[in-house]
Amino acid sequence: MTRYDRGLMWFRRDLRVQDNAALHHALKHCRQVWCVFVFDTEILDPLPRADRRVEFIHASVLELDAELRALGARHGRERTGLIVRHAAAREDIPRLARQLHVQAVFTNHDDEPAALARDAQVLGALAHAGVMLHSHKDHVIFERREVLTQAGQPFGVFTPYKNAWLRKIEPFFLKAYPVDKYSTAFAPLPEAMDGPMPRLSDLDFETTNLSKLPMPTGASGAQTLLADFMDRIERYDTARDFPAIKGPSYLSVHLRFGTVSARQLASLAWQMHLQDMKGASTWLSELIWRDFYHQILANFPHVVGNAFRPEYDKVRFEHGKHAQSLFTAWCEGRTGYPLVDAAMAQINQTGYMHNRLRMVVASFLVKDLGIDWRWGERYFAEKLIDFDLAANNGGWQWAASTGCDAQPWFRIFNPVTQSEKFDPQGKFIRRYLPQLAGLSDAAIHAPWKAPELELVAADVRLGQNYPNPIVDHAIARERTLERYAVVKR
Ligand SMILES: Cc1cc2nc3c(=O)[nH]c(=O)nc-3n(C[C@H](O)[C@H](O)[C@H](O)COP(=O)(O)OP(=O)(O)OC[C@H]3O[C@@H](n4cnc5c(N)ncnc54)[C@H](O)[C@@H]3O)c2cc1C
Repeated sequence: MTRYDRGLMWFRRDLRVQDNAALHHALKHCRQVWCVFVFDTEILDPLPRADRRVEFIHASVLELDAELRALGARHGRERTGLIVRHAAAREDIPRLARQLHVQAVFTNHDDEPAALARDAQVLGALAHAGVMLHSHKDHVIFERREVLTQAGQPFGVFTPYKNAWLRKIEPFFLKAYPVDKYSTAFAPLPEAMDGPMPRLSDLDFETTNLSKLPMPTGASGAQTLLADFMDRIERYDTARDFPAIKGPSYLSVHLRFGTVSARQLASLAWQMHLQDMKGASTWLSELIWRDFYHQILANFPHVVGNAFRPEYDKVRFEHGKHAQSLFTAWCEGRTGYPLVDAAMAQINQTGYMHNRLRMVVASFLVKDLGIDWRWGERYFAEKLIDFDLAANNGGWQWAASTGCDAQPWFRIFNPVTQSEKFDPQGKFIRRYLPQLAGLSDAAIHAPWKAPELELVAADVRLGQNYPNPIVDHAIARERTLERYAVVKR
């Protein structure tokens, strides 16, 4: 790569200093480097004013700034740090590049369609000013067309993709990008840009309950969660499906915003996988799912808004007022199926939902209520703190059987059996639905089947302090089989 006198590092979904591909390249190839993060008004303006993600990003950007200052100071550089802007990035990055007289802007790939469109505009504006844009792979281990079938096509099914991924992986792809040793290239902030970071209220956002949740922010938060998970990873394969226990890593939000390096995680998991640690192998598989869905989005962008397999767009979902009221009951956790309602309470109260429950509630919405998977996808996109277009779309299409999966569409989750199997003592249900706490372990999964005496003793009044089921699963199942039968014709 050419060497430049002045460069600009543009942080987006990579809010960390260590092992950051673009930052490494910027520092290595420029004599002086400034760093910027833009609170992008085009992304932020449509959001509700209280949004846990914005608060998470805000706290993480604050930590990033402190880390950049500390790193500069350790290398004898004064007033290094982050330039923080609140503007439309599309216009602001070329403007800032001109103000700083840089010859190149460095950033990491973002393959979401809106981000690609923004980056194409930035590239054009920078080129017009004679400034280069260098973009790097950072967010995943393998991206775009890096893992292909023998016929040279992108994979559409997970297991062969995973096998090819495992055949291709080697230490080279997991090596960290060093940053410290190039840190003398950090440039001092221009005085006019060295002010305090905007507060959340300056961005017109309110605080949420984020600080009360066990979801530490920033790169330090990610390392805290990782250290905790490393003590449990051995048991991941057996613990991961039970929402009442601490089974998974809870690192998804950090992967989403890049406060942790995907390479660091995959490298740890891969080394343990090579030593035959079952928990680590299962966890590595999950990280490979993440790469898989990212390459699906990159290679098949029609999945945004459409079924991955177009024949499934023939399926007609419920519509009109009744559909709306079923959907609202699902969103608000009022379906009468305790595991579904407890899961919806979890997402509404915390912005997180356990993976098993994401599958259960998604299947319930589509296959029990007959609602279009895109409605559920949109709701998750609003609520999930780890919302990621590729993983969310992939998860919803998997649950709706419209996606890239070998699962036949007639396999329909039974919400009561799922509850009995994965929350056998009803611990998770009791945590989120205290009004059902008095029911026995046997009755809590389907209160409408409980003996009247037990309901009275537990003070559960169906239709009053807890709803009756809004659908009969057996009838709904038959309707779904009919609904999906159009695909066969
Ligand atoms: C309907 C539905 C919607 C989903 N929406 C999202 C989303 O918006 N954002 C998101 O990150 N994940 C999503 N997932 C995948 C998964 O549920 C979450 O990644 C996981 O629950 C996050 O918890 P964790 O970090 O403790 O996961 P762990 O079990 O510790 O897994 C480690 C990491 O692997 C990745 N991962 C795990 N499972 C999957 C998967 N099935 N697909 C892709 N990546 C995976 C995540 O980055 C996760 O952090 C969705 C799944 C479904 C069924």
